[in-house]
Amino acid sequence: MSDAGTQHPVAVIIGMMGAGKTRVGREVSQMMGLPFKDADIEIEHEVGMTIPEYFSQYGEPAFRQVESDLIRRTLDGFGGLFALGGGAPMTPATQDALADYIDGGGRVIYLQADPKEAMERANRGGGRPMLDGGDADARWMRLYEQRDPVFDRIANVHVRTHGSTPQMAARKVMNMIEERVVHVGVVSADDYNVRIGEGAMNHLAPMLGDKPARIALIHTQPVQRHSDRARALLRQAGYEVSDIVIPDAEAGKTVTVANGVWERLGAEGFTRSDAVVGVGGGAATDLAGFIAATWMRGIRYVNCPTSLLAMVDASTGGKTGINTAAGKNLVGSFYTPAGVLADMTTLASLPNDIFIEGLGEVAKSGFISDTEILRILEGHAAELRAFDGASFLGTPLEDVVAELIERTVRVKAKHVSADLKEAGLREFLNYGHTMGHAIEKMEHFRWRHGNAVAVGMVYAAELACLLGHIDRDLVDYHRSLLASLGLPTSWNGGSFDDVLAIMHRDKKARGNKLRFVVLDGGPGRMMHLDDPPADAVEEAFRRIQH
Ligand SMILES: NC(=O)c1ccc[n+]([C@@H]2O[C@H](COP(=O)([O-])OP(=O)(O)OC[C@H]3O[C@@H](n4cnc5c(N)ncnc54)[C@H](O)[C@@H]3O)[C@@H](O)[C@H]2O)c1
Ligand SMILES: O=C(O)C(=O)C[C@@H](O)[C@H](O)[C@H](O)COP(=O)(O)O
Repeated sequence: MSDAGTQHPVAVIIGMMGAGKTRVGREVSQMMGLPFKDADIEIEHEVGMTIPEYFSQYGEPAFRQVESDLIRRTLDGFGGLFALGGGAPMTPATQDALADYIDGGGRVIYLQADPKEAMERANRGGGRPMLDGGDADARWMRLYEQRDPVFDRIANVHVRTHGSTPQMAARKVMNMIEERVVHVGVVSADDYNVRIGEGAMNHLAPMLGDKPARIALIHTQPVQRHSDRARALLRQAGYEVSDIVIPDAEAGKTVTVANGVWERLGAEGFTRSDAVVGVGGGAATDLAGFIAATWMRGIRYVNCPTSLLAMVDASTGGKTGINTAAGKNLVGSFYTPAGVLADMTTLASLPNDIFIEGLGEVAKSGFISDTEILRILEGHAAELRAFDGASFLGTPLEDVVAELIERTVRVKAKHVSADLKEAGLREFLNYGHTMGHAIEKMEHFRWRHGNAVAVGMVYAAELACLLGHIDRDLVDYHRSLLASLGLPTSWNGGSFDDVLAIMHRDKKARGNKLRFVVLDGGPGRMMHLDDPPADAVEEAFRRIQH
């Protein structure tokens, strides 16, 4: 929040009469151990009479004035959960107050109940002056038609509660409150948010907006259950969904696969206003982004990463692309997503080895920028290494992983925001990748990307040490930290000459000169290393072979 010392609500709940704002709000406050206030109850205390009595004595305009004054005060002095009366957000003064609250980091949650259920509940409760005077259902429906578009616009979090018990709805709201959000501001492209948390995928429809009619849902088979959820959310929101299954992992990042998807989009009439959603690991989100970047020269896309590596790295930053016979990611485009939804529940099905691989890119961000990441990895290495998706959700390890994801995405956002097209600063995100990509290519992509990057970082550290940029202790620290996480630190799969030829095709190379990024003095201090001496390049290679 903007002003230090002043308390602000953790969340404000808005919604139609009968949506369950008070019931769900109380449940959430109990689950989170936070105080709860209901604006209508507070008003009744303040004016010393019931709301129907106040309405009949003073009329609606006077009531709305009392209401908006109370809301403004509560937004600037109460640190719990705050539910507003059904009509409150229609008052311009309250809309302004809510906009200020959101600007300061607040969450306005629109609780979207099934209209039929909400209407029934509203009628059952009684004491609702806005429904007095005739057919209550028709009045409710008229109000809904006026209010729904306004609520939809002013809320920054949308929670659909159709078919949910109050407890289920409360859990959804709690997940949204606990969500972490990283804003990626890019000078030459639209800003977007990376949302991290259980239930992040629920933002899919609001993130896509109302322009697309058709959505190409691109995913791999191992994440079918997560793409099924995305499809259900998209269909509920009224989109026409084309389910496009691509080959798994690197086999999906080819021009043949891309061509197959382009043919589907053509046959199914995808236009410029339609959109792509990528669900899966980094390979799937790279391919989905590439399709979005190239179809009609660029359509909207949202990534829903499901592997740790895709959450912390691949899904954000707009590097989209495919592999070719010449090497890894050699064809592609910088094309930013409309948003990224890192839904932590998807990690429940992630195999241990793929989780560990993702830690390679997490450690990279620690080495290049945020040393707190290194401390967290050191402190939790044994638990992280033992990651078991089936028992992961709801454990203290989930908070540790969420913290690592947020920190790593922040590192990525910092580099990408300043240098989208990789003129210099962004290259630091490529730490360990010059050798890493060569290993992947030499291994015909059977080595996982994060594992190859781990070895590549040891290589870069050895090279920096040989040239006097870092001391031996830091090289040893690379090995010990990465090994403690279960990551490889050596590679023996090919000749130096073959690796060197591949490193010359790395995108950082200039002409026939190699270009690496290395540490200079310690973690967080990066430099470019242009055209290093050939004997050091070879000696560092020898040192990663055992
Ligand atoms: N664009 C970028 O900035 C960027 C950054 C880093 C990496 N990458 C790319 O990302 C790729 C590596 O990503 P990756 O490590 O996610 O590998 P991947 O995409 O190959 O996924 C690994 C495996 O895990 C499966 N999987 C993913 N999520 C799952 C889940 N929740 N449950 C069960 N199975 C699941 C996948 O289907 C696949 O079989 C590489 O192609 C790399 O080049 C891109
Ligand atoms: O976002 C970046 O920039 C990166 O370099 C992130 C890397 O971790 C990632 O593996 C990326 O795909 C590498 O890109 P490339 O340009 O070296 O192919």
